[in-house]
Amino acid sequence: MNGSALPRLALTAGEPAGVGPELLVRLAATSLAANFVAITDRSLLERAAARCGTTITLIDDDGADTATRAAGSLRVRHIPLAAPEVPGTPDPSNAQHVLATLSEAARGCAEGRYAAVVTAPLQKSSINEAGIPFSGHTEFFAAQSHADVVMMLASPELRVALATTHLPLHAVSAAIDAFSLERTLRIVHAELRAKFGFSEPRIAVLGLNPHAGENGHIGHEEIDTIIPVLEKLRGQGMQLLGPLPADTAFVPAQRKRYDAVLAMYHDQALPVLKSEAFDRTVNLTLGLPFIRTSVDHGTALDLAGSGKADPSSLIAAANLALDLVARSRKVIQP
Ligand SMILES: NC(=O)C1=CN([C@@H]2O[C@H](COP(=O)(O)OP(=O)(O)OC[C@H]3O[C@@H](n4cnc5c(N)ncnc54)[C@H](O)[C@@H]3O)[C@@H](O)[C@H]2O)C=CC1
Ligand SMILES: NCC(=O)COP(=O)(O)O
Repeated sequence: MNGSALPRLALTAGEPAGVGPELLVRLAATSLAANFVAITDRSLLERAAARCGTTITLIDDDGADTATRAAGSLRVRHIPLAAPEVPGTPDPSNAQHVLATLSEAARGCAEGRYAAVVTAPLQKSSINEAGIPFSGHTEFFAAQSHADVVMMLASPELRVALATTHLPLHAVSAAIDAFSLERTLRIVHAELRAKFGFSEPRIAVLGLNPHAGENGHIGHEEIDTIIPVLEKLRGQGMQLLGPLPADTAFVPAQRKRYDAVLAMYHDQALPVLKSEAFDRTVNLTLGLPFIRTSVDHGTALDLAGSGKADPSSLIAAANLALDLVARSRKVIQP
């Protein structure tokens, strides 16, 4: 790629019956300086544009670089749907199509055909109903890349990483062992440096139990697992706070003390981010060999087909991907 070429960002549309295809059209309508390549069904995008009342120029992707992109134009790597979408009603027969778009995105990033991938939301249950074990993009890309990864959601004001992702609550405690917690903290620490520019990142680690276990009176995971890992890594120079009680970790006085939070499970901290910055929060996967960002929301089946879904989180995800691509290119320049 020459220096004036726009970064080629792969976009996946996610669930065909959700808001993803419409959000891709809205993203393409911006003047963001990226060579967007939508990996999806071409006719799905045409119908999504009609639902949004927008005109879009679709160009079959030939893999070429370009120095400019007109607002409203979008390259397409066509992967056909198995069945036409019915907005609001996911069809499990399209599950293989959705997974094929993710595979192409990961493969294309690995081969250098895309600089990053930005994903729109998919319906996990529809993939499961097709008989395919699947719990999320995060786990799928990790498996495809043979990488240890960490899910992070980030707004301009708050970054939250998760020690566990899509697990039933009853399985969370057993999933947090010393080995996995140390590995997670090392990934978060390294990626806060590499992706966010914190030379000495300060990470607040939440307890698992109410009041971070209240000295062992409300649970033992803090004493048995979390505190020993924090002590070990502090001994190696990491700046780690906690374990903090999750209910008070996000009050203003505490927020001045850290650059990111490590929560023990999905719903322990994501409601904080989603309630204060639903339109500005981006989901990203730390630890992958390529850059992957995503929306913070789901398929919004209640809005699908209306053309009214807010594209802000997808636009924020594309902007973050572009920032990370620029940062990675600076690092590898001689
Ligand atoms: N990255 C991904 O692929 C994600 C996928 N999901 C999937 O989405 C499905 C539905 O999840 P829900 O919990 O219902 O959350 P949701 O985010 O789809 O919807 C929650 C509420 O937020 C609204 N909303 C969501 N996105 C919006 C947007 N762009 N503009 C305006 N309003 C918006 C919806 O209309 C609804 O009222 C789940 O079954 C899950 O599989 C959920 C989160 C992330
Ligand atoms: N709440 C975030 C979420 O469920 C997204 O998961 P993933 O599909 O990005 O792994």
